[in-house]
Amino acid sequence: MATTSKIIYTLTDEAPALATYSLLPIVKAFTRSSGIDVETRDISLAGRIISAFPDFLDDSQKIGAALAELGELATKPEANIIKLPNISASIPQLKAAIKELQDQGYKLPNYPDEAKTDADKDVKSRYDKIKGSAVNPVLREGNSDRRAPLSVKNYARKHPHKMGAWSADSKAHVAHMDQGDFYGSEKSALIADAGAVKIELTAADGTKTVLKEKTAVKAGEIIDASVMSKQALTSFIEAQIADAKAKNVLFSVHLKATMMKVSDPIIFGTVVSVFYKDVLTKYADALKQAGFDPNNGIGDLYAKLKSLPADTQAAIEADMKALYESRPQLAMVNSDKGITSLHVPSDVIVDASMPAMIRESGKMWDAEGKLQDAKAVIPDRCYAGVYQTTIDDCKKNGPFDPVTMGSVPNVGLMAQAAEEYGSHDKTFQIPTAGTVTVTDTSGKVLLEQKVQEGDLWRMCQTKDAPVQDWVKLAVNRARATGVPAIFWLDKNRAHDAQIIAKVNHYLKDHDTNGLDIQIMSPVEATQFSIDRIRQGKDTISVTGNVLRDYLTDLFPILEVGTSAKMLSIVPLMAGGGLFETGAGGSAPKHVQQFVEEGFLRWDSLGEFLALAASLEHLGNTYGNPKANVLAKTLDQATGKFLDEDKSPSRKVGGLDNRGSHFYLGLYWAQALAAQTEDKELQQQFTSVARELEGNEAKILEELTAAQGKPVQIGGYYRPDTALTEKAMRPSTTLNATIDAVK
Ligand SMILES: NC(=O)C1=CN([C@@H]2O[C@H](COP(=O)(O)OP(=O)(O)OC[C@H]3O[C@@H](n4cnc5c(N)ncnc54)[C@H](OP(=O)(O)O)[C@@H]3O)[C@@H](O)[C@H]2O)C=CC1
Ligand SMILES: O=C(O)CCC(=O)C(=O)O
Ligand SMILES: [Mg+2]
Repeated sequence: MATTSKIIYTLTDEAPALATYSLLPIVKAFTRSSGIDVETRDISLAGRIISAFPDFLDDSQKIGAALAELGELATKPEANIIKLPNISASIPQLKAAIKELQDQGYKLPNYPDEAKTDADKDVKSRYDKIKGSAVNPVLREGNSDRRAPLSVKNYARKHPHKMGAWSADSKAHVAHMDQGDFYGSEKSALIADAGAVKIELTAADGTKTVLKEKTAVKAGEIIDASVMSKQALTSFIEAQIADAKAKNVLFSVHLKATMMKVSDPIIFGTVVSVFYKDVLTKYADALKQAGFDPNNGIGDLYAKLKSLPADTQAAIEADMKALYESRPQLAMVNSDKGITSLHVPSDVIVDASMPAMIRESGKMWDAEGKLQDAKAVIPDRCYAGVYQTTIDDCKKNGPFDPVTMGSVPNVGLMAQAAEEYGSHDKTFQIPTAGTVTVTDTSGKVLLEQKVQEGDLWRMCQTKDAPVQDWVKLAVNRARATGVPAIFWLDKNRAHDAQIIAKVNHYLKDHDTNGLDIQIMSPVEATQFSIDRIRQGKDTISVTGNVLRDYLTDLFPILEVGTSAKMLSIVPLMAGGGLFETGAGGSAPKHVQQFVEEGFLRWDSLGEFLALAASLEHLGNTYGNPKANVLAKTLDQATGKFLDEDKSPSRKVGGLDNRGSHFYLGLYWAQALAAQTEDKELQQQFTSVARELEGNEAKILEELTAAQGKPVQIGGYYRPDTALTEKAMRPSTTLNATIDAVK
């Protein structure tokens, strides 16, 4: 019997959480005899809400703080965590989740929009910790290594996904600001000695307001501050609305209101305020009374309308209709239901939305559900150029060809909440004009910025140890692949200039002989990588945190159709492993289809890849040879799964997520039966393979019979366990075999 070793499998939200009901029993069954414990921890949005309010709940409802526990574990060498994508909740989503839990009998407090009393402030601060990207920064105690495995590239070459055509006269384009944005205002400082800094606003009349009393800093870390001018942003949006109308293209805005949970909802709210200005000004008093907040999207207006007198409601609705006539057409999220891209801040998320637009020939959906050329507004200049360069290239050279194109894997800096990722508690909307300063404990001013009322000011931190680790990871990947590694850094940005100095310094710690390592601005690096992609060549992108996020959807979506098929590893700096599944999100649309049609199109390939990497890590760190056998055979099974094209299809009648898991189990059992390295496993799984092979037709019949009708799972954010298990495991024959594996 091998030593017991532990893998933590996270329970999250939406489609990946549903898929887990079907996949996890297979994973547990296959690993049990090898002394591997697969434990679960609930880090779903609902789970995190429940665990934050024990004082409001009955004892039977309380659950522990799993996220905090895993955050702690991630800093220890024994960590081996499989992390599925989770919801990064916008306020509308957070409120919906609270409502659902209240309806299920959890006596949770409402989210206080405005907290006046101490009790309200306490509740709001607990909820605000759960909001947005609250999970990933806690677990990501390492940098990121994301790539499309060769088997996945080969699959795309054999079964290329559809790519929209491009023509030189496409009107699609990206619009960004030319001044007054974060890019233009960035200032940076290198911290000499460990200590703390204070962030303070000095108003024009000399009054001082402390924005943040104390932020710990380490020696060698980079801090930077930048400002988004409200006035510059407002004029920019006005000009873009007029330009979209003049050019007759769809107006769309692409932000990351989830991950950038403080700055981007405010930028989104500014766009909503400008686009709907006439109505919002005319009815300002009524809407204020109703509690409408533009940062929550125009959907919030429709929700709040119900609380207003019937005649006001009707007047606002009529004026909204008239406003749409005078504005450019908006890109839609769901044209059938009339949901525009300005309805909810978390519906259009730049990392996934821009690649989708580029795949669709630079088009988005109009109100009639037709594809139209779109203006993509990405206000800040730091990364907008990446997309414009890609669009220009498509206009010139046509769409990319998944059959012949190369690959752009990513090595991303993200550990210890690097860069913009960790800026939330240091992002402020400025209450009065003045100067913001960042001073050290001796009173020395490190950074200083002039600000106006309503501006967004933000400070980022990038610690030195993660930068060193990131450079090392980049060199290792370049060495392992022989592929050029490009650091995407812009010497004209104050922050990037500091990083460039560190990169040049730390590269000297490594043998880079024979490696092609270069530093280019994001725009240059995009063009360089795209030129190579078109020649079938690979190029490693080595980037900061935001580009890590953007590029690991952009290139996978173009290359292999979805970022779900990415291998996504986070070698934790303390020696453990965090194995993320895919690079994309939690696919809310998939849940809707499952509930309506009993068909789940979620592809768990990312989970298969993460599990194999996790088992391999376990085998190597605990000297458990069985884990290595399981990893190797799982890789073989995944290869066969791709060869045999057993990924879920998109429509009822085809194989769905559950059927795809059956095939993974079958191929894994066959691979275990075929190997000779471990006789016990061979013997055990020979009979499992035989049973699954023999029952293939019957199992498929049972799985198919479960499709094509609505399914009850008793909740969206917190589905009922028994109902969901029943829905996700509908084949008694498959269940009997899996549950009998001891
Ligand atoms: N690591 C994490 O925890 C991440 C979490 N998120 C969160 O996920 C939610 C949704 O984000 P969104 O930007 O819409 O991104 P998603 O990646 O969930 O959705 C975009 C589209 O990608 C396709 N897709 C993604 N994953 C899969 C998969 N496994 N199998 C098949 N298709 C897939 C689907 O296309 P189609 O429907 O056309 O099949 C889907 O509609 C948000 O709450 C966001 O914050 C987002 C990114 C990462
Ligand atoms: O943490 C989040 O909100 C999203 C993360 C994400 O999109 C990514 O890591 O690719
Ligand atoms: Mg992403």
